[in-house]
Order: sequence, then structure tokens, then C-alpha cells
Amino acid sequence: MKNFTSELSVGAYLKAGANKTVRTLSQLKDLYSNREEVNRILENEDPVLYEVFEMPPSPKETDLLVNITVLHAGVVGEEPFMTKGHFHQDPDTGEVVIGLKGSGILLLQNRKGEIQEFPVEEGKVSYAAGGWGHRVINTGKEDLHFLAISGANMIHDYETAVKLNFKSLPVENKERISANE
Ligand SMILES: O=P(O)(O)OC[C@H]1O[C@](O)(CO)[C@@H](O)[C@@H]1O
Ligand SMILES: [Fe+2]
Repeated sequence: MKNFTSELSVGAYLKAGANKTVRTLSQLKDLYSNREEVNRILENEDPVLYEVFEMPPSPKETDLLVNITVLHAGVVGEEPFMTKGHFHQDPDTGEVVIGLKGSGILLLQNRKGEIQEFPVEEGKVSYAAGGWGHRVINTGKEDLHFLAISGANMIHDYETAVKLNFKSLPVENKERISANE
């Protein structure tokens, strides 16, 4: 990554050289448990769930990945918009998450099925240690902006998240919902 300085806003970050990746519902439809609702939404539109603005890392594995993510507000059935969720292939590679705007949850789950939830909002910094899968969920009514920093040698492991049935809703709600079913 080249030297840069930027305000912590998407516009400024783009001007400083960030690349943008867009994730839409049609790309991530298997994340949501209410299939009928997914299909109903997709009949009309393919909403953008989140956008990741990332500074291009150097090809060297010792570099850092620094990105700002904008996770939009919305729901698919009862489930709020969320990131796909992944583990890092190398269990020694963690990630820092710093809330900038909006409110949400960083949901962590390890291979033993243990779960932790941390707030993502302005003024809060959290660390997802290696070995903990992580997903961000926008539980608020406005877009959630956060900065994430990890090692550039990090390889996303999405398969483990699927295999372990990575949780979606904030766990309390999930328990409350299934208790009421
Ligand atoms: O790779 P995924 O699961 O789509 O999520 C991307 C997001 O995940 C993060 O690793 C934060 O958990 C960010 O880098 C980015 O916002
Ligand atoms: Fe990550």
C-alpha cells in the first residue's frame, strides 16, 4: 500500500485511491433463511447490501489491508443486512474493526461454536482474533460505516463459515425468535 492520509469518509477515501467492491443480494442470497422473501425482493430489484472501499495492497504478504465498509440499512424478512462472514485461513491473522457511523454488531464465532457480539458504532474499536469467524450486521435504521484493518496475507475462508452454520441475527434476538416460534 502507498502512503496516504484521508478523512474517515468514503468520499475522501475514494479520492485517496481506494477501490470499490459491491455486494448485492443476488450474490449473497443463500445467507438469508427466508427464501421466499429473497425471491420476492429480487423480482423487483437487486439491492446493494454493502460496499467495501479498500486501498490497493502491495503484492507483498506483509502489507496491511485497510478498508471502509458501508453496510446499508435494510432487512430480508427478519434478518438485517449483513456481511457474508468469513474466517481467515491462517488462525494467527486477526482483524481490527472501528465503528464510524450508524450502529451494528460484530458477530464472532469460533470453530467450537462459541459466540461473542461486540458493538460497531462511532467511538468503538473491536478485535476479531485469529480463529474467530466474523460478520457485521447492521441493526440500525441508517447505513453502518466501519473501518477494518487486517494483514494482507489474510485469505478469506468462507467455507468454514457455511459449514459451521454461522449465525445471522444478533444471538439474543435469534433465541428470542426461536423461543417464540
Ligand atoms: O468478505 P465478507 O465477509 O463479504 O465481508 C467483507 C467485510 O468483512 C470485513 O473483513 C470485516 O469483517 C471487512 O474487511 C469487510 O467489510
Ligand atoms: Fe476478515
